[in-house]
Amino acid sequence: MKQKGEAELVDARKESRQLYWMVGIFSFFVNLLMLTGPLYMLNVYDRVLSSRSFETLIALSVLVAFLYSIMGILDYVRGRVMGRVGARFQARLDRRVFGAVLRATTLNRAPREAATGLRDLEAVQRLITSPALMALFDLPWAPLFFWGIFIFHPLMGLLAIVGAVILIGVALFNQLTTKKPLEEANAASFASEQMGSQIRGESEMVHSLGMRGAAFDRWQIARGKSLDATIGAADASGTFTAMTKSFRLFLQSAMLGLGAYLVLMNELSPGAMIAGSILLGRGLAPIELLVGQWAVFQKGREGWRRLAVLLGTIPEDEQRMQLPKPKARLLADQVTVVPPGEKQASLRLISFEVKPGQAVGVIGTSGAGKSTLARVLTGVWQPAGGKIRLDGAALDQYDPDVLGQHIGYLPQRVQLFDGTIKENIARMSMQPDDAEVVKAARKAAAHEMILKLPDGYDTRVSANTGRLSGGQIQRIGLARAMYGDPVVLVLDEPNSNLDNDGSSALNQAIKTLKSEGKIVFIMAHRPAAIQECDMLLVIEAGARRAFGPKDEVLSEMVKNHNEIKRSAGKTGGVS
Ligand SMILES: Nc1ncnc2c1ncn2[C@@H]1O[C@H](COP(=O)(O)OP(=O)(O)OP(=O)(O)O)[C@@H](O)[C@H]1O
Repeated sequence: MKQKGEAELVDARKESRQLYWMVGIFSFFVNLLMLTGPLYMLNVYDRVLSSRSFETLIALSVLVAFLYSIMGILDYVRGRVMGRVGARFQARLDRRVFGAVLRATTLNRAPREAATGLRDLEAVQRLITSPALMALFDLPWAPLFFWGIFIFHPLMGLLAIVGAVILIGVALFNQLTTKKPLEEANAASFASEQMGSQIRGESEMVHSLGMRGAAFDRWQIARGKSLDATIGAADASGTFTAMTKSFRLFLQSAMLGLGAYLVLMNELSPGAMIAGSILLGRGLAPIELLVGQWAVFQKGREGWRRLAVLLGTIPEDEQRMQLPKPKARLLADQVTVVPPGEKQASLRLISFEVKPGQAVGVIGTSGAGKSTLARVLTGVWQPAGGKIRLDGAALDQYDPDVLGQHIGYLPQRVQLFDGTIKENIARMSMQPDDAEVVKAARKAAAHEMILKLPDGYDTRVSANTGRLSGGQIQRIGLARAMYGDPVVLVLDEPNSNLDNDGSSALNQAIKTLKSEGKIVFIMAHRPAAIQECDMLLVIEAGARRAFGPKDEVLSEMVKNHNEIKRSAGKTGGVS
């Protein structure tokens, strides 16, 4: 699984292969030009000072200024290129990861990694653009600097190698000891952010139920945990950063000391003494940078691993064949549904057939499985067993976006998106069809109501707070369900927020849909909602109790009810 996901990530990375090569070549020249400083020192000490030649000093200084500016330009360009490589990687995978995160919410066995998918992608993007990755490009050139030191004197070379080995050892130890605290800090900060956004989203309820104190307390505990974990991780990696830095400075001084000793022993020139110390600094810089940037590195690596699991577990949507617009014929065949993350089925072996122009009322007590049926009829949840067929084809044979056009859905809790009413009815399409929007609103008996709003169809609404009443939201939700002329409509408690006018408008809408040969499902508690239904499906504890023409089913239920009452009376049961 993970390998498949990893292969997808590697493919995305490969798209920028040429740019990586370019940065590699630039890095070679940048590192070569880094020799400018030590060579300048060498010449100033050993030539200029001994010959007291101003001309040489000026010529050398001009040359150095030129070389440094070239180095600066190359360094700047490679930074910009990596910025774009990171952005390209993210842009290439954004849609895919978002799709997988969304799919995961409807799957029974979704991976834990789905919760942080987009955050993980950002962490990888940040790593690609960070100085830490640039340090990796510089690392292969470190031997060049060490080789330079060896040329000056083998003893100095040995000191440089020993120092580098110790620093690499510290870096590895850093990785081992900070991995867990950094992971914990990331998880804790994610949890506290999630809690904060949930409280913000439900701010009205938090205010009205006097939950502010309790919500703040809980949030603060989560925040405190996150802070503790972050401080722990920062302490751990900070210790290594400080250790590496002071050790590197000490090494540079030790190199100077050794150089001075060799000068005194007449085995080295003063210029080589200074140049050796600078070369050492250059050679060790990438290792020091890697240790300092370890948190970014760790987050990026962890993000990569988690993304590989997510993408490996949730494969890309297959291209499905374009089926013609289906006729309104719907068949449920032995359908069993297990909600996401649950073990127990909430619908078991449900079968029924609905013909064009029929409206089906679905009734049952709370928790019987009505909303579950709505979700499986719209393809939101996949059946764990059995099939739902629309015009002969199982729902999973349709592309999910295309299926959404054929089956309109009004969920129990209508959620609008930030945007205008027109955009919401047009299901946030980038090219809303005005005529279709009005048509859908008229069918949902929402047109007049929308026109009365300050900006009509262009009135802005928002996801969390808004100027619309519950009934208005429900009617806009109904219009959204009807947008694009779907052949099946699934309405989950459509009149829960409607007044009498709204209810009769809804019944009128159902009548029109039936006359157009559409199928309508109405999950309902209130009798007014099933007034226009011809068929009735009764669900009890997830099983089909009855299905048939409404009047027959109702009279059967009344008969059963009376019998139960009678037998209870005979046995002296509770009346
Ligand atoms: N998202 C979910 N995750 C886990 N279990 C769920 C989920 N949605 C529903 N269930 C479970 O499925 C069963 C049926 O719930 P469902 O919402 O379908 O009932 P309902 O008939 O629509 O009830 P109500 O009339 O109260 O809306 C319940 O036991 C519920 O716990």
